[in-house]
Amino acid sequence: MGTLIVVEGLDGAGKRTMADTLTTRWEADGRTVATMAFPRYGESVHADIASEALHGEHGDLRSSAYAMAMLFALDRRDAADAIRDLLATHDVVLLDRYVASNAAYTAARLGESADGDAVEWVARLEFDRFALPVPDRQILLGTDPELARARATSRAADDESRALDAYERDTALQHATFAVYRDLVARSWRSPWTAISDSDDAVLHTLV
Ligand SMILES: Nc1ncnc2c1ncn2[C@@H]1O[C@H](COP(=O)(O)OP(=O)(O)O)[C@@H](O)[C@H]1O
Ligand SMILES: Cc1cn([C@H]2C[C@H](O)[C@@H](COP(=O)(O)OP(=O)(O)O)O2)c(=O)[nH]c1=O
Repeated sequence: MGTLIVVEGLDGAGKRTMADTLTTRWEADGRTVATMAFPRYGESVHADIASEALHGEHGDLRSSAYAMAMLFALDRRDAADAIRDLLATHDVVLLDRYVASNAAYTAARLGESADGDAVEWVARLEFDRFALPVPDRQILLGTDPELARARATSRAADDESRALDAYERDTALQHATFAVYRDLVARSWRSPWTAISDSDDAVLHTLV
């Protein structure tokens, strides 16, 4: 049975880059690594509708924090068997965003903290009702919100398919989400967490 590791952080924090770095290192150490990124755009109708809503489609769908979170959760529910299959056949399964993204962004949208109703609702829906595998470890990429925003903005300027969505444009939401993430780390929410900077080389070797 493989180890389920999740990379979390703000938009532009460097999650994809970190996932690539970790995969390269673990494979060089002889481990088999499978990766998956949420939302699964192009593979999940729920993920695609969420993205479209964040880019201005589907009327007032985006205005409901719970409706948006439900779409992201349904995307993961459809992937649960695939995650279990990957865990059966690989040493490490590395996820770029997972359930904690829904917990952090939804609580932040509603002005709640990590001990509020939204975080509890996400856990019950995704881990209990949808029976999604619980991570063995979650990593918070603690990139400062201003730096993450600058990176997301420059990426959007270079690549029109990465145009900033409603959450990425919302600086207050990014700061609030970062605060909830730090609270999730402090509470060891659903797993042990490691908070790292995006250049924390020493810690990277201790993760698996
Ligand atoms: N450690 C780093 N130092 C400088 N730039 C970085 C670093 N990590 C990522 N970036 C750049 O920041 C941008 C966002 O990184 P990415 O990994 O796509 O973030 P995320 O997946 O969290 O949205 C990309 O343009 C990437 O090249
Ligand atoms: C996976 C996930 C993402 N989100 C948010 C975080 C992001 O602001 C937004 C889109 O995800 P993101 O990973 O930023 O996708 P991309 O940069 O490729 O468009 O959705 C949630 O609120 N809940 C979730 O479960």
